[in-house]
Amino acid sequence: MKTIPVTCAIIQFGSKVLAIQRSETMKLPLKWEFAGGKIEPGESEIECVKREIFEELNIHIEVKERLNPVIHQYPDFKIKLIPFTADYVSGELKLKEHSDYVLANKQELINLDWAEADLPILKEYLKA
Ligand SMILES: Nc1nc2c([nH]c(=O)n2[C@@H]2O[C@H](COP(=O)(O)OP(=O)(O)OP(=O)(O)O)[C@@H](O)[C@H]2O)c(=O)[nH]1
Repeated sequence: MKTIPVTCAIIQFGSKVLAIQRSETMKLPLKWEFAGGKIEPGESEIECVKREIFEELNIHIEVKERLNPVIHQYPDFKIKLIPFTADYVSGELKLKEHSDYVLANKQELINLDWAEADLPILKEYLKA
């Protein structure tokens, strides 16, 4: 099965982190994730993550650090999820596709119902 490359951003708003919830009609309905999406042909990872964040959230970010990618097999597709830490820079946050968001501290992040591929990423981020 083809592995789909996907970037995502752990966006820091001061001491809080943005998590977003997938809508009922998306794949992995109502799961929480970090904003991001599929890499388009010819696009770099960083170009992708910045573009997706603007498209999904209407905000600009500064990308900081690349964390370890996670390869995860869901029942019907397989992704390589490439995470970056980032800082919020500008823009009014507006959800374009997702159903909800939280700006959460570490304990609140742990308690969300995450997409499975995000769990190792969350663990690595919280260890730092
Ligand atoms: N953006 C993002 N996608 C994630 C994360 N974790 C995770 O498993 N995914 C999965 O990676 C896939 C690609 O993301 P996407 O945001 O471009 O997907 P999409 O909803 O447009 O997909 P679709 O329109 O093909 O259903 C989705 O199926 C999504 O479920 C994450 O933290 N961020």
